[in-house]
Amino acid sequence: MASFLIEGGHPLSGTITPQGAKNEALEVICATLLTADEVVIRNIPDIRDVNNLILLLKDIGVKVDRRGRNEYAFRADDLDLGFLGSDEFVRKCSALRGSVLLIGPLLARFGKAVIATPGGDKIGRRRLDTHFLGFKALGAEFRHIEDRNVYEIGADRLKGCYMLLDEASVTGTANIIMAAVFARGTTTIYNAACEPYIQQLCHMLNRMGASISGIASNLLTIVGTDGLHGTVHDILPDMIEVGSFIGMAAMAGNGVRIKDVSLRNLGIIPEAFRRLGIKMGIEGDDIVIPKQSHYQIESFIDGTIMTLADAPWPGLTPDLLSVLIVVATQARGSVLFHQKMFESRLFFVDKLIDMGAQIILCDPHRAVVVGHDHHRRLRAGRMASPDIRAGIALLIAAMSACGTSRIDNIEQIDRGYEDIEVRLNNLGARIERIS
Ligand SMILES: CC(=O)N[C@H]1[C@@H](OP(=O)(O)OP(=O)(O)OC[C@H]2O[C@@H](n3ccc(=O)[nH]c3=O)[C@H](O)[C@@H]2O)O[C@H](CO)[C@@H](O)[C@@H]1O
Ligand SMILES: C=C(OP(=O)(O)O)C(=O)O
Repeated sequence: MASFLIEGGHPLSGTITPQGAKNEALEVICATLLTADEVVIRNIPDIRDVNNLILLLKDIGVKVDRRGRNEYAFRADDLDLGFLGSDEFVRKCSALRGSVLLIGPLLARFGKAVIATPGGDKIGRRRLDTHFLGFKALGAEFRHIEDRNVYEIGADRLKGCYMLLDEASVTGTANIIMAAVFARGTTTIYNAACEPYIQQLCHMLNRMGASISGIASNLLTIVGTDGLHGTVHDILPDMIEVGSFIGMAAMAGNGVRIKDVSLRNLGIIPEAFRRLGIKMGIEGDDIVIPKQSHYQIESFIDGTIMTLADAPWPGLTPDLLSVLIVVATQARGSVLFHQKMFESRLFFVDKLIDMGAQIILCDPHRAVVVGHDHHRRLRAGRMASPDIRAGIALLIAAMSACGTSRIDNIEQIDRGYEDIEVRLNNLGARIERIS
């Protein structure tokens, strides 16, 4: 288990460029299974979760050619589907959430897939009902194999239909879209998730010959086709990394430029930070965050304490609440955070409380932060990273704190942030990786 030692109090300044989006990468890499042609994907982040998924594709027989640090060519023309029956497959799936995204394309192209319990952040129950219901609606059948604790799923040829999803699940929607591209007839998905990750997947599939309309809305129409061909796809900047950098610059920055953020795909993320009082400038497609001596949390128009809550896109992504909480600890004013989607994502605030933050954890879903207005700095601490986003939030807290902190279990951070200590040290941070 590796750790970071962080000497707090060194202001960050300069320019940082976000990596490609993790969650989009997981989807579009799995979509390469839908054709025997070559698919080139650029701007793939060099992070643990994505690298593990690429290894999994190689195990299934996909030819993978790395053409640069962040560019790969994939060719799924001769697969070993027998690997899906191995214990090794089940073990590897349990290492990352993205493994669940193999099911849709395998089912669509080969008529069978195996569902092993996926990994990912331990942030509360993470059910797969939406995926199951979608595949079932398309005509797939499930068989539970008790001794291996997997489901085998099969279908001769999926059949398009209308479906109303029980919730706007991100990976669920991606999976159903990938299954539906080869279904007979037309599939209509209502209450579809519409994050930029999903939009990008749909654009890529259309370039490969699919017919998907309604992109960016929660009503998607997919007209089935018999085959798809190769394409070249560019992954968007990671909006969660952009948000993390805004938080970092606000807490520990002395003038930071976040370059090429793809502003129009950030939705209300910048606004959420503005509501905490963070001032930022927009220059072209860059976000510039000046030093924030004081920042004032807004109230609602009727004067009541503001709530920041997560919601399906275009609402505020749950993946940034942890960072927003850290930023609020030094604001002027109070704010209630309501994490509606996940049950165990707020428990890390205990560590911020140990560092001197004023936070009341009301219940597993809600926390009130009373900002210090920079009258009191957080103090260094020793902590372990419970999940990827709590990990980056604690790293931000440690960079702004007085003294040297230690964060253990940084493999969690490595799941989603490329070379994070190198990039932050280039801005003036003092972070050392120890193993
Ligand atoms: C690999 C990947 O892409 N992971 C992302 C994906 O996970 P993932 O696709 O696994 O998450 P889902 O969208 O399925 O659901 C996330 C959680 O929110 C709940 N839920 C979802 C929709 C809804 O309308 N109401 C509701 O309460 C679900 O029950 C679940 O507990 O989306 C999550 C929600 O944005 C993000 O945190 C993850 O980073
Ligand atoms: C929850 C996350 O990831 P995953 O779904 O891969 O666990 C995340 O990226 O914040």
